[in-house]
Amino acid sequence: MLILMISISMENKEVKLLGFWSSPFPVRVIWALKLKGIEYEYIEEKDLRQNKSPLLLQSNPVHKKVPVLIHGGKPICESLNILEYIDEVWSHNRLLPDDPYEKAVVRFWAKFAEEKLVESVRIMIISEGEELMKEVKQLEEALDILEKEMKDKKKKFFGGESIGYLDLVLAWSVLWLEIIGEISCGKKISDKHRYPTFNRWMEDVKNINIIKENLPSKDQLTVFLLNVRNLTLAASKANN
Ligand SMILES: N[C@@H](CCC(=O)N[C@@H](CS)C(=O)NCC(=O)O)C(=O)O
Repeated sequence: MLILMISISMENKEVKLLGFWSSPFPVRVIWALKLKGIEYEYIEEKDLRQNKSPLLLQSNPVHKKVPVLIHGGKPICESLNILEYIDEVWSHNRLLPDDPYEKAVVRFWAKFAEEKLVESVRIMIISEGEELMKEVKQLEEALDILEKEMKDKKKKFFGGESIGYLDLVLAWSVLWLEIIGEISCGKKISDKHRYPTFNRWMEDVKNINIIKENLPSKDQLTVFLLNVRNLTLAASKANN
């Protein structure tokens, strides 16, 4: 009884989310909050490069990055950690499995996707030549592994028959992967013939209203990322 009362009062506390429109990390949290129907206030960082807000610096003093979820005045950092927190506090429409083994498997794949896909894509945006080709190769090999895993699972979504934690962790790929492939090496990374299951999954994910309605515009994001790329490459050439 007491536990139920504590969890109900937690659910009702004020929720704020610090984000930045072009980042693939806060959007995971937006998707989770919307899938669970949680009311929140979104606070956009104005200048993430040169002038971070006092609220961000004070809420995430270690990494100084978005997203930060502020729940009842308490900050929670790191998007994957935030997704798990949301799933524990608002336990309806579960994102993670309850079974400890299943949960460990889901966390394994989330870590794999962060280490192999996100890291390669981060480097691809700001590299060219041999360094770029090396990352593209690593990314494609990681996608081969994901393709096989998704195919073997034979489920509509990565987490099961309905959208879950792993889908939210990976769903940035439906927009950012395509754009970053195009602006860095002029090709679509997620080739339909090499990754048929992954492509079908991307289509299913894109068809979910909460996902598609909360993605940034492809044109705006392309201009933004191209600008980041050009500025970073020009600065590194000037330093050499
Ligand atoms: N691992 C973090 C990554 C967050 C992240 O890299 N956020 C970027 C936006 S794309 C940021 O705030 N960058 C500011 C900085 O690096 O100073 C997460 O999953 O939340």
